[in-house]
Amino acid sequence: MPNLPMGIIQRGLRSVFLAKSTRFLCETRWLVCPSPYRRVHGGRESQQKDKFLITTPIFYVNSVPHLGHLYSAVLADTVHRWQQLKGAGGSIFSTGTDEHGLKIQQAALSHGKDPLQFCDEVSQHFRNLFSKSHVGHTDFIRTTESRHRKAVEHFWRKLHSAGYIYQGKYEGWYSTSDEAFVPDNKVMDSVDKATGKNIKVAIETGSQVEWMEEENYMFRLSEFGPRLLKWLDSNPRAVYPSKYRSLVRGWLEEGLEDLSVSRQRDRLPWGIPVPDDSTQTIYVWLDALVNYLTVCGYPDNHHAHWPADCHVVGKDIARFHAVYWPAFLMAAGLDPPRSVVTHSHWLMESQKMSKSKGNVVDPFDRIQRYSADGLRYFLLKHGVLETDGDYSDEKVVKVLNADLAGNIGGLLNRCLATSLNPTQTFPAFSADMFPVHLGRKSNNLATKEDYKLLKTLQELPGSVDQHYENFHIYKVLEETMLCVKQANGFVHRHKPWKLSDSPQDREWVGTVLHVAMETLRVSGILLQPVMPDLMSRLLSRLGVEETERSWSDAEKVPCAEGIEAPYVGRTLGVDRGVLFQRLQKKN
Ligand SMILES: Nc1ncnc2c1ncn2[C@@H]1O[C@H](COP(=O)(O)OP(=O)(O)OP(=O)(O)O)[C@@H](O)[C@H]1O
Repeated sequence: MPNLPMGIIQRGLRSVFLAKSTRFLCETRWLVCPSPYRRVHGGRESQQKDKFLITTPIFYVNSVPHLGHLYSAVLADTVHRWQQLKGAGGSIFSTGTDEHGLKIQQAALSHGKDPLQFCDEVSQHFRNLFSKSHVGHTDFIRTTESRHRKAVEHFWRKLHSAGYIYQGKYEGWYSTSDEAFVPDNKVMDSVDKATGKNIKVAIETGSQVEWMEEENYMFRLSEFGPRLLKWLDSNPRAVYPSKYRSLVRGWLEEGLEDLSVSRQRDRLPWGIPVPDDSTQTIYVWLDALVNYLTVCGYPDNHHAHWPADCHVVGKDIARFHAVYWPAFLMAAGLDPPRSVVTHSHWLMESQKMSKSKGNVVDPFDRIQRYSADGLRYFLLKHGVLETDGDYSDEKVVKVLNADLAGNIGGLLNRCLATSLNPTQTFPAFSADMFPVHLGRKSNNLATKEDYKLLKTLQELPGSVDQHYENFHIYKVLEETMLCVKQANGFVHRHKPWKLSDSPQDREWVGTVLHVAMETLRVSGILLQPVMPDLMSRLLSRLGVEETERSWSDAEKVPCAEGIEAPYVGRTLGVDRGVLFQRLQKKN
């Protein structure tokens, strides 16, 4: 047996007992396997975890959402939908808003609003955006909710009673913009462009830092280096992809300093007070990170979902999720997350798209232009975890016209043209004309290339599955589009519109259309996680019932096995509209 970590072996064994519909949960899959709750890395609880938990960051409400926020949410949503498609039930997919801290307090003040009223309004924008863009979260958490305050207070008491929090004095640099403490060696001199004054900025983010001296509570982060390294090294997906894993490893090797985890309440009243010390407010990041426990029902009822299987985060907050958070959890006697999936940034003219810079793209406007699923498609086709991506409207138009209007839409139009498919039914496949094996029968009209198409189609779910699991959604899309292109080539090769009305020709036309529609059916099922609405319309148009859209349905291509498909002869869906309207170049 390969040298697998214990959890993976346990998952493999457990899978034997899982129902057939959840067979995918077995073997060495890192992401989706419910596994017995394990005592690892400082976790001291011993109950069973059997439900999946995937999260986005909770978004800071100092301003309305932009395209970068939507990307994190769409990425996590797509992976969650993929799991649901494969039969995983009872999972939590959470997102929400981070509403405490100095930045919010200042933003509310500058709008002349009470902080909670300000948070209510901005939080609602995030909710609206997610609802418009088909982000199917199962929970939307706000850090101003009472269930969250209860979880944070309990968590704080756990850290305190375990001896990981002590009273001390924090002296050092603080960036309000990042809500982060910045070590001396991560600060450099700069000049404020607006005033010409000399200032200090954080090297990593470029945001201004100020010297702070306060009586605070400190967390013994410096004790956690070896345990964090063990967590990182014993789980290849602890921080994913490897580019960010190496980054985190570097931070750990540099050594960790204790972390201030409270602020004086007279300076920061907008936050959760430290339990039993009303002169201090809990540090906004400690407060915010606990949201992942709150959504699981912590402190009463979190065992079914904890540890989190996957936190999807931007690289700007990797340190908080891959260093502070696992250390806090270990200190509280809980297991660290199984995976922190880290993605790069969307840029505007080579600069990070960000609220503070004001160079943001409005996602509401782009949904109106391109549709929610169009925008999702673009973000996932051009978003790669390891590298930043430049956003441009020109690119969006080009990609959507080529892939959705042209490739998929074009094939669908061909299959549904009344001249070729006058009965508007799912056509029969002739096993005589396209037998399972090439050249076995004299009236075989299929070519070597045609067999390649069927092979690609049969293999598509397997390889796409691997890409979803690796968060390589762009590969899911590339491979599926290639298969659809192959099917377009197949139709073009046989030119059914040139065939006669003889029974034999009609049988062959039906067979060609059947194979093309099978390609659309399988592709449509596999792309549901990316474009839930558009693919639902495509499948309905093909006459595929709601109950025939699961992952296992895509794994069956009856004609390739010489079996008659149950949907042959079925009347097609009534919606005759264009699947995806070609976009004008100048938007
Ligand atoms: N440009 C971006 N590209 C991809 N994801 C982003 C981008 N900006 C923000 N995000 C996502 O939102 C999360 C939180 O971002 P945050 O609220 O700090 O946005 P921001 O625009 O960078 O804000 P600020 O400018 O105030 O720092 C990030 O970790 C990431 O998940």
